[in-house]
Amino acid sequence: MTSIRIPVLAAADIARVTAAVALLGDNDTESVLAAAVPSLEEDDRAAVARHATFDHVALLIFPETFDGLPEELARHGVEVGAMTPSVVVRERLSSRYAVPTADLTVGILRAPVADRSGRQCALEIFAMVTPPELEHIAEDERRFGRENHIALAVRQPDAVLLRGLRETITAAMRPDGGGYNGYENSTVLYFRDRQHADPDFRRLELISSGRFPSLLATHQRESCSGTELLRLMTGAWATQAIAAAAELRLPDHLATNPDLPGLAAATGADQPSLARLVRYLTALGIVDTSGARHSLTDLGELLRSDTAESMRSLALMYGGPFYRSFAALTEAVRSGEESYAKVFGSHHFAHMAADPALAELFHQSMAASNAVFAGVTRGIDFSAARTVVDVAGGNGELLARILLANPALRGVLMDRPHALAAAESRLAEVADRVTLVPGDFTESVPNTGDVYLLSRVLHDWDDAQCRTILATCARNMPAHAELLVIERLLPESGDSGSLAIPWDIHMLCNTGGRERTESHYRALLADAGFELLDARPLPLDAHVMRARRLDNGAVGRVPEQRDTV
Ligand SMILES: C[S@@+](CC[C@H](N)C(=O)[O-])C[C@H]1O[C@@H](n2cnc3c(N)ncnc32)[C@H](O)[C@@H]1O
Repeated sequence: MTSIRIPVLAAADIARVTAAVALLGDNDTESVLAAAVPSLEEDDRAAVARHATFDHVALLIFPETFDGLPEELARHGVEVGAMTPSVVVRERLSSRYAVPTADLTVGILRAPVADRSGRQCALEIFAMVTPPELEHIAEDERRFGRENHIALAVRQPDAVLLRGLRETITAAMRPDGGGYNGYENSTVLYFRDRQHADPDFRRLELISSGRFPSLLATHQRESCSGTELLRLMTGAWATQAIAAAAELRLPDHLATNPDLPGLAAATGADQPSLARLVRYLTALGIVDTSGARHSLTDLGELLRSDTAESMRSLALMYGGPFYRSFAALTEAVRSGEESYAKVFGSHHFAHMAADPALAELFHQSMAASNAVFAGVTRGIDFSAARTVVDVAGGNGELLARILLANPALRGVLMDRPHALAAAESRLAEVADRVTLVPGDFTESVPNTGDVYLLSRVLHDWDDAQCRTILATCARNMPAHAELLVIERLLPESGDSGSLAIPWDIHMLCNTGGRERTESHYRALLADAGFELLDARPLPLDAHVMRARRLDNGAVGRVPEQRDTV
């Protein structure tokens, strides 16, 4: 008597298994990386390939029972080994469909399949026993293929290597969960690129033998988009915690008051509340806490008021006036006009001119980015120049540094009258070589320089105002003189890490100006009759752009420059 065989697998799943076998045979490590993370630099892809190898293609199928499943797969040319229980996929399905893990039976089967180079890889089949009441899971998962992935196995995993691989891949794909499978003693990290055009390469798995709990915890945390968004949405809390620490002079007092009672007395703060602030500052990496003792980290040191590199004034500006103008960002985006004027009643510079204490804080805060200036004095050779004119030079920090580094050089600092008052003390050391000139750069600039500086000025203004400032410079500069423009440059494309991107929004809110790309500056300079010669990198993502007048026939006295700063 012949029995009728009832297939354990739906035709749809058999077709998916066959497609997965074909995908395996069409690929190897290089092609998987090229397809899954095409945006990674070639060097980074090669580095990943040195440590991880194409291991398997995985899919989730939905048999009614495990009985007869290996035989059924064998009939379609897929010879699987023994089944091990799934931990990670089972838990993911449980939380995705709100079904208790106890009600889910998920196993892992592996079948050897050669990749396109003939190297043995595996087809990894997650099988979930699917009674009729769980059929909705099968339908949904077949449709969206959420558990499909392509996997790389890390050859000799250790925590440091794994951290590096994870960092590299997250530059191109988002973390997408993972877990530890105690049955197999393996850790898996998933990555996802939801927008990837090819569904076969939307998910990548990094599988390592061994257990890496802290790395896995980080990966899991970052996998939760909600957590990531919360962190971003509350960024202003960090701004305020740092500003509060600066206002309370907590970084100054910590040096002599490492414990809370002493610190509360010195800062005049409520001790339990201060304890909470200190805990947050510790989490932010500003304070180091060991038992009952607190000290400053390297970051925290920068918030002291008594150091040459102090950034305290910046903390007060970002947590004070700039914080208030940023609160009206929506309005600035709607109107295209800076919110600072709306919040404070007048433009940034007019407001500063009417409030000497605020102007002083602002000029101190500009000087807090001194690392940029150190790059200018280190990288630019002023030896062929006799006079440097710093147009809108603020409190004179840059000019002072240039004159101290070049004892034969003379300087002219030109700015609005209220700014010159603040500059006098900073320039005291070089007073015999400096002339302070009050003025308005839309009307005139001194005409006696060999080198002109426009440092962090153009980004305060819109294109029309920049053309006016540059035209005033071009009109007044001697033909041989060189113009140095110091600004952050927006990336011409991509590179979301550039500081110029957030600072562009800062300029939108606070001055009505903007950050620009190098080609944008090149065009503005050309409109005013300048040729951009080059742009050299400075610290803190800034650049110094060298320009000369287009009508300059003899460049004889333009100072030569050292190589990159
Ligand atoms: C962002 S600060 C830059 C200061 C300095 N160059 C630096 O890099 O630290 C801009 C400067 O432009 C000056 N400024 C604004 N309007 C001006 C004008 N019409 N003429 C001359 N200077 C002006 C301000 O007083 C301020 O010192």
